[in-house]
Amino acid sequence: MKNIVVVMTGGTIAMRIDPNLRAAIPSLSSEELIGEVKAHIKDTQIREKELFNIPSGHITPERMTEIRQAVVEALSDPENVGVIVTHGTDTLEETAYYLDISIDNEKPIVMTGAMRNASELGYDGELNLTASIATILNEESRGLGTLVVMNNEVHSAAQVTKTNTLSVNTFKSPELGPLGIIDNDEVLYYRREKSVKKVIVDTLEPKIALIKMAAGVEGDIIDFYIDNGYKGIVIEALGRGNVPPATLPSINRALELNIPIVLVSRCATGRVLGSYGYLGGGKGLFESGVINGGYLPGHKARIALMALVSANKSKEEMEQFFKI
Ligand SMILES: NC(=O)C[C@H](N)C(=O)O
Repeated sequence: MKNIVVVMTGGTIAMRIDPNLRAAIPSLSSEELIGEVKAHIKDTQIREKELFNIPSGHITPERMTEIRQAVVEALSDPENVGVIVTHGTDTLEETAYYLDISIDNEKPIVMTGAMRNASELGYDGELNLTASIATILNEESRGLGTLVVMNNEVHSAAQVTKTNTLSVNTFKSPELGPLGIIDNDEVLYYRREKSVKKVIVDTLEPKIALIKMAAGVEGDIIDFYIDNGYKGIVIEALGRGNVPPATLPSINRALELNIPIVLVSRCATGRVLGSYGYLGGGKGLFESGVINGGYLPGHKARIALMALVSANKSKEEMEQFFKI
C-alpha cells in the first residue's frame, strides 16, 4: 500500500459560502475536504495533516517555513511516496516556488487548490486532489521538484503563475506551457524539466521589499525601505529592465549600503538584460551592481531573495542563482 501525505493549509478548496456574509470563508474540515476522494481511490492510503485553514492572503514567510517543515517531515518517512499541499490560489505560486528551491528530494511534491468553493456548482477541489494523487503516483513525476496541479495540468513551480482572477483554467506557464496533462487519471508528460535552482534553507528573511516601476515613479519608496531596515529589494522594472531616472539616486544609495537589489520586469514574459544605455537603462543598472533577476516575476524573485538573504549568500552566489 502506497502512502501519500496531504498537508492542508486552506484556500478556496476548503471554503464554503457563509449564509450571513454571502461570501466564501474557510470552513471545510479535513474529513470533508478529503473524505470523498479517499473513498474513490484504491491501493493508496491518504494521511492528512491539517496545518492551518486560512486564505492564502494570510500566508506569511513564517507560515511558508512551517509548510516546508511539514513537507520535509513527510518526505523523510520511507513509507510516503510523495506529498500534496492544498493551498489558496492567490499566493500558491509563491509557496510552491519556496518549496521548489528549498527542498532537494526525488519524491514529488504537488501543490493544488480550487477556484470554486464547496458551495458552488462545479467545485473543482476533488478533481484537483484526484489529479494530484495521480501525479504523485506516476513514476515520471520523481525528480521534478515541486509541481502545481490544477485543471488537469501539471506545471513546474518555477514557471507557473495565476493568470485569471476567476477561471478554473487560471494557472498557466506562459513561456513554456504545462509539463503535462492528467487525462482520465493518467499523467502524460510533454516534457520533464528538472528543477535545478536550490537554496536549501528553512527560514525566510521577511524584510525583502517588492517595488513596481511605472511612468514617473520617484525614489521615495526605495528610501522608505532603506530607512526601515529592509535587507533586500526586488524591483519590477519597465520592459527589458529599465527604471525612471528619478529612482537612480535611491537605487545607488541602497547599493552603497550593500542592500542587494534584484531587477526583474513587470512584463508578463521575457527576461531582463542591459540592452539600453540611456539614463535609467538596464546597462547602467547592472554595471552599478544591480543583480539580474532573469525571467522571474517580482513575487517569485522576492521569495528567492528572502531565501538567499536568509542563507547569508554572497552577491556572487545570488547572481549565480538568478542566472538561467
Ligand atoms: N481560489 C483561491 O483559493 C483564492 C483564495 N482567495 C485564496 O487564495 O485563499
